[in-house]
Amino acid sequence: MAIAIGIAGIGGRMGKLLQEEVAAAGASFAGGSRRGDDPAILFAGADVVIDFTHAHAAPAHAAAAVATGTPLILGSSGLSVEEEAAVALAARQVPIVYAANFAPGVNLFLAVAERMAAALPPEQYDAEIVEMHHRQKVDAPSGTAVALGRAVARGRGTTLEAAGRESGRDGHSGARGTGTIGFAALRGGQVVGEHTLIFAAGSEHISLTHRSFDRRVYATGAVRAAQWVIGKAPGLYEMKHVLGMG
Ligand SMILES: NC(=O)C1=CN([C@@H]2O[C@H](COP(=O)(O)OP(=O)(O)OC[C@H]3O[C@@H](n4cnc5c(N)ncnc54)[C@H](OP(=O)(O)O)[C@@H]3O)[C@@H](O)[C@H]2O)C=CC1
Ligand SMILES: O=C(O)C1=N[C@H](C(=O)O)C[C@H](O)C1
Repeated sequence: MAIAIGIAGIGGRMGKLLQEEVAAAGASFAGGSRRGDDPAILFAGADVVIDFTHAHAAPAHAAAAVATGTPLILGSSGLSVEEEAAVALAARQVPIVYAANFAPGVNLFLAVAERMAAALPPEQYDAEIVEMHHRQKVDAPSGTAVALGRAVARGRGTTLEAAGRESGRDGHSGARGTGTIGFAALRGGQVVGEHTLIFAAGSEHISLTHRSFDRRVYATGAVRAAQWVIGKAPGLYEMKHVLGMG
C-alpha cells in the first residue's frame, strides 16, 4: 500500500512542490498543515511527515512525531542550539531525518569538503564559505553553509564551535583568525541556492561550488527520505544515510 505522507507548511514554496513530488513518487498525500494548526492532527493521520517550515516550529513538530510515533523528515534551516537539542532528544524515540540540504550533489559536496579540510592544514589554508539565496530567505548563513562549516571542522578534527565562526565582517573587524571558518551570505533576486567553499593559502586557492537551479531537487530528495525512513529504528539520520553514503 502507498505510504501516506503529511506535509507541514503546505502553503510555502517547498510545501507546494512537496505535494507534487509526493504524487509523482506514487505516495499518497495525508494532508498538510499551516501556521497555527495543531501539528498532532497532521502527524496522527500520516505514516511520515515532511517539515519545511521554520526553525521555531521544529521542536513542536518533533514532539508531535514522538507523541504519535510518526517519523519526521526535517528540512527547516536556522535552528538554534536548543531547537537542535529538542530534535535530537525526540530522535531517541522516533526516526528523524534532519538535513540542511536534500540535494544529492550537496551531500557529495559535504563529504568532499570534509576530505579537503583533512588534507589542507588550517595554519596555511583559510576556509571561507560564500552562499547566495533569494531575497525572501529569512535565516543566514544558510543551513547548508553551516553544514559545510561543520564538515570542514570535522575534517580538521574539531567542531565549528571550537574552530570559531567569522561572519558579517564590517568596519574594523580585525585580521582573520587562524583556523576559523568564515561565512558570507548574499541575498538577492530569486537565486534558488548557491554555495562556494574556498580554501585560500598564500600561493593558491581551491574552491568548490554547488548551484541549485530548481528547488524541486530538494522536494524530490525529501520524498525519497520519507520513503526510506519507514520501518527504521529511532535515531537522528542525515541525507547521507538515505543516499547510502553514511
Ligand atoms: N533542507 C533543504 O533541502 C531545504 C530547506 N529549506 C528550508 O525550508 C524552510 C521553508 O522554506 P520555504 O518553503 O522556501 O519557505 P516559505 O516561507 O515559502 O514556506 C514556509 C511555510 O511554512 C509555514 N509555516 C511556518 N510555521 C509553521 C508551522 N508552525 N506549521 C505549519 N506551517 C508553518 C509558513 O506559513 P506562513 O506563510 O503563514 O508563515 C509558510 O507557508 C526554510 O527554513 C528553508 O531554509 C528550503 C529549501 C531546501
Ligand atoms: O531557504 C532556501 O531556499 C534554502 N534553504 C536551505 C539552506 O538554508 O541551506 C537549502 C537550500 O540552500 C535552499
